[in-house]
Formats: sequence, structure tokens, C-alpha cells
Amino acid sequence: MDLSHSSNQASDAAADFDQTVKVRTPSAGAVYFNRYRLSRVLGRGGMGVVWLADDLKLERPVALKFLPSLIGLDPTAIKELKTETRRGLELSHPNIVRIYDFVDDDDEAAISMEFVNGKTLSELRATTDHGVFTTEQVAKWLPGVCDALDYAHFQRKVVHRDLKPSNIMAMSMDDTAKIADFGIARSISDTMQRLSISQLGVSGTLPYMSPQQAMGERPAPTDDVYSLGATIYELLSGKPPFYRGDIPSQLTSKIPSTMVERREELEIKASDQIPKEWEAVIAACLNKDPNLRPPSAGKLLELLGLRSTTNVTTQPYIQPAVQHKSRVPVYAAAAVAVLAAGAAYYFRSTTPQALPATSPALASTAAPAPALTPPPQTNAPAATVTPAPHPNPAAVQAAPPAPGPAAAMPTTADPAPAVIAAATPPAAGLAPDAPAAAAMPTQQGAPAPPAQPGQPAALAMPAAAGPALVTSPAPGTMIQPPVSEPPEGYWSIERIFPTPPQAGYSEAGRRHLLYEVQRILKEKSLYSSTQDGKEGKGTHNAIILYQAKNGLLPNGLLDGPTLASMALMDKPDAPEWKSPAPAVSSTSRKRSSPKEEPNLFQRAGKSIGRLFNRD
Ligand SMILES: Nc1ncnc2c1ncn2[C@@H]1O[C@H](COP(=O)(O)OP(=O)(O)OP(=O)(O)O)[C@@H](O)[C@H]1O
Repeated sequence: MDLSHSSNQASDAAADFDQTVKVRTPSAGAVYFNRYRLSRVLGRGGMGVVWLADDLKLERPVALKFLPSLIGLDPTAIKELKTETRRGLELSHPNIVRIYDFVDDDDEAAISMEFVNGKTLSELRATTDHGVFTTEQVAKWLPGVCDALDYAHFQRKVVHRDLKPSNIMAMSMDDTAKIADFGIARSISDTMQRLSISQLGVSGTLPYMSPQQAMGERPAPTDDVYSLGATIYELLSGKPPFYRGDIPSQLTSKIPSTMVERREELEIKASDQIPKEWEAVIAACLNKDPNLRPPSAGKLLELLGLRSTTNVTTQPYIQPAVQHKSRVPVYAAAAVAVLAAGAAYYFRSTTPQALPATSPALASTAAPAPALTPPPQTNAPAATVTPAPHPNPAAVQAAPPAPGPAAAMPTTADPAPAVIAAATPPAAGLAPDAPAAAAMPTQQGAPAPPAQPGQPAALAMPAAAGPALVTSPAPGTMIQPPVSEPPEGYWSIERIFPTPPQAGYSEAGRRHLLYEVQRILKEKSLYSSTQDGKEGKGTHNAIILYQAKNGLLPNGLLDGPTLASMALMDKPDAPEWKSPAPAVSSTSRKRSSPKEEPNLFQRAGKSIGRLFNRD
């Protein structure tokens, strides 16, 4: 056996391995690529050095990011990177560091980009008194960052996949924040991964990475929402959600401490408070289940009360049938906390101007009315219309165990995986014959099969093959559509029943169902008032509260999961049903004597009438 040969092979391998970490250390004044004169080092990252340089052709300063030597030496890698970073070059947004060019010669490759006269949020955090920012400081940068993400996600269909404090730069002159490395960080690290064995098995930086990204799933905006949550978490608490020990398993199984707890753990004595709605919203961003995260960065802003509405069209998101027990309260708590704080986007963006306030009589919490007796059914046998004993909502929606081990997970087969599939428009304005659930894609974007005859389409959705370690939608999963402002400007009965079969019910049948829903909401004291004691916001918002408290997607719609959890899913259509008290018109109300208090049925009827008629 030729040992010297094998030892030579070993040292050759070591030499090759060395190349993966060797970065060129050019000197100031040198001209690279016949165009850029180096001025000074701006910083060093995991992949190389970034220089301030003068672009001699266009006579402007640029930041020149030298790529690892291994890439510069590999023509295939260069070709791939040129192709894959093209989308990064196309991004043009005031809050995204502009990529100018991908340059290379025989020895080196670099990316020239907009020079940002400022510091990364990671660098800035290190200069703060306690190593943390206040929410007021973060709130200055956040709108720009979220705008940039929404633009990239929904207009350019690009996901960053390496969002972290060191990839967000704040300009010195003002509070503009810019996201760096958009579209290129992932490509570079993927290329390095292919060329060498020295890199992490997945692109991105683990402590900020969503469980789905860590599993190599197809990129989605919710990956960046997770990373943004992890970034904010670090900026406010000093460390990312998981930063020591076995991070991959924590990513998939552990709920991070609250930011307040993290500050205590790190003995950070900052005097500012972290508002509870920030805790709740960041916890929602860090949800293991992407469907329970805010679906876009703009929604995150709304949830934080930093913006009232968002214009972007996001992908619909699918509510898994049953969430992991420990996760349910996270989103529910988020929604409830935010609702309570008056900062919830749901109220701002979904409460139509014309939606009348709940009738004061119904809104009263001081004197809860007795439960309404179910109205007589004229067209259905009593046995059918009497609500069955309430099934356990969890059982109704129970999903079988999450599928498959990690090995069974779909891997990223897309050659340019940072590019996301076309956003599917939300279910807004769906007609009863084009039910939202049937129109929705599965989580993997596959079209949903039509509803089975005799089975509600919402119940007929196939499982979306979810990540192995996250509870996944499964056969029997019901779909909850996202909420969006009704085009009519108010919540009509067609809008509030978005999924079959109830969407196809007769008008009387829907009124009947709504009547039942209001009875349940009232019994649970949700149909009365907001938590600050002011007048309630009507049925739609009472449904939101109900959903938030029950771990459902708080969309304010009477969709399959919501009706199922109220044990109303099986109620047959009741075309002959008549409201016990017809809606009282505003004119007749005006005419009635102030002493004549409407009875309970009248109040319920009035409320239903308002919901339908904008009265
Ligand atoms: N466009 C830019 N303008 C000004 N300075 C920059 C620019 N891009 C990067 N820098 C500076 O260079 C440093 C290194 O950036 P780089 O993107 O290589 O690393 P990183 O994002 O910190 O780490 P990683 O490579 O792991 O993502 C940054 O921390 C920043 O200070």
C-alpha cells in the first residue's frame, strides 16, 4: 500500500479544504476588475470581505463584496451565481441595498452594490447601553424593512432567506433601514455548500431560520417573516430565540422564552418595557407552523399597530386542523393581546366603515341576556335541527399524526428556490359557486381537488404535506381563508359564510345559522363589548374573538373550522326558517317610544338585520 500517496492525497484534500476559507486580502488603492479602486474595508462577513471602492466607470462609491476564492476559481459556480443572482440585480426598492453587478476575472469574483453609509443593526446594537434596542427604536426601521419584504415577496417573488440583524443596515443620516444581500446571500452559500464540505447543510443562518427553511422546503414569504421575528427578538432581547445547544432540534420543538424572560436570563437591565403586543406578535412570527405566522411583513406591521392596513396581496394561508398544544396559546394569545390592546389589524382593516356597531342592548355586558331558545324549525324535523351534543372541536378537526420523518420531506428541487411560486390571490369576493376552500392551493401549491359529493369542500381538502416535525394539515383538514376587506364595505351574509356548504345555503338557512352563532357568541360573552368596556364591534369581530380564544385563525368568517368548533357544521339548510323577530328598520326604531325596549328576539333580529343590511 502506497502510504505516501495516500498521505499526499490527504494533504491535497486539506489544501482544497483550505481554499474554501481563504479570502483574498487586497490592499487599498488596488484596482480590481479594471474598474474598482479599493478604498477601505467596510467589514468582514462569513463569506468574505466587503470593501468600499470607487467605481471608475460610473464615478460613484460602491461596496464590493469579494466572494470566497473557491467560487472565483470555478467557472461553473460563477455561471450559476450570475444566473441566480440576476433576481437580486432586478430588485429596486428604497429599502433594499441595490445590487449593481456581478464581476469576475480569472482569479476573483465579487458583487458590487450600493454603498450604504451606515451600520448594520447588529453593529448598532453592540453600541447600545444594554445591548438591546427599545421598541421605539426598532419601530423606526421596521416599516421600511417590511415594505421591502412585501415588495420582494409579492411583486418580485423573491425570498431573502438570510434575514438577520447583520443584513439590515441603518443609514447614518436618517432612520432609513435597508436590507442587504437580497437574493444573493442564499445563492452564495448554496454554491459554497456545493463546492465544499465546510458549509452548513442549508443556506441561511440557523438561529434566524424557520423550521421549514432548515428542513430544505420550498421558500416562502413566511420563512422571512420568521427570520424577521427572530431578528426583532434579538434586537430587543440581546440574542436570537435559540442561540446555544442543539439549535436544529430547538427550532422544531421548543417554544422560545419571551423577550422579557430572555432579558432577565441575560441580566439586561434596560429600563424600557417590551409591550405585550410586541411579545405576542413576535411569538406569532416564530410559530413553528408557517400558517399561523402573519402571512406578510405588512401584516406584522399592522399587528404591531405601526400601520393600519396593508395593500399587498398575500398567499392565502391554511390553518392546520389541530395545532401543537403548546403553540395554540401563542397565536391565540397574540390575537387576544393585540385585540385587547386595540392594535389589532383585524379591527382596523376588517371592520368596515359601514358595519354598524352592535346594538347597545346586545352590547351590554352589565345585564347578560338569557340564552336564546333555538327558534322553531318549520321545515325540518326537530331531531335534525336540534343541535347535536357539541362534539369536541379538537376531535372534529383532529389531524392524524404528522407525516413522515425528515427524509420524506420534499426537498428544494427548484433550481432557483429563493424564487417563490406566484402568490395566489386571497379568497376575497368568492361567490358561493366558487368556494374559497376549493379555490385554494395546498400548502405545496398543488390545486385542491373538487369537493366530494355530499361532503363539504372545506372538509375534502387534501393534506398539505407539511414539515415532518410540525403538525400538518391532514385529510379532513378544513381550510380557513384569510380575511380581507369586503368589497361591499360591510360584512354581508355571503361574505361571512365563505365556505361550502353554508355558502350555498338558502338565505333563510344562513340567517338561521347566523342566529345560532350569535346565540353561542352571546353565551360566551363575546358578542357584547371590547375589553376596554366600549361598545362592541358586531358579529364579525365577536367571531374574531371567538376564533382567537379557540386557537382558530381569527378571520372573522364563519368558515368550516369555526362552525365545526361551534358544533354547527352539520346543521341542515332551513329555507323556511323565519327570524323570530323581523329586523327592525331604523325608521321604525325612530318611531318607537323610548320606553319600548325591544325584546331579546327583536334585538337579535335587529343585529342580524344590521349585519345583512348595513342598517
Ligand atoms: N452595501 C454595503 N455598504 C456598506 N457596508 C457594507 C455593505 N455590505 C456589507 N457591508 C459591511 O460589511 C460587513 C460584512 O458584510 P457581509 O454581507 O459580508 O457579512 P454578514 O452579512 O455580516 O455575514 P454573512 O456573510 O454571514 O451573511 C457588514 O457587517 C457591513 O458592515
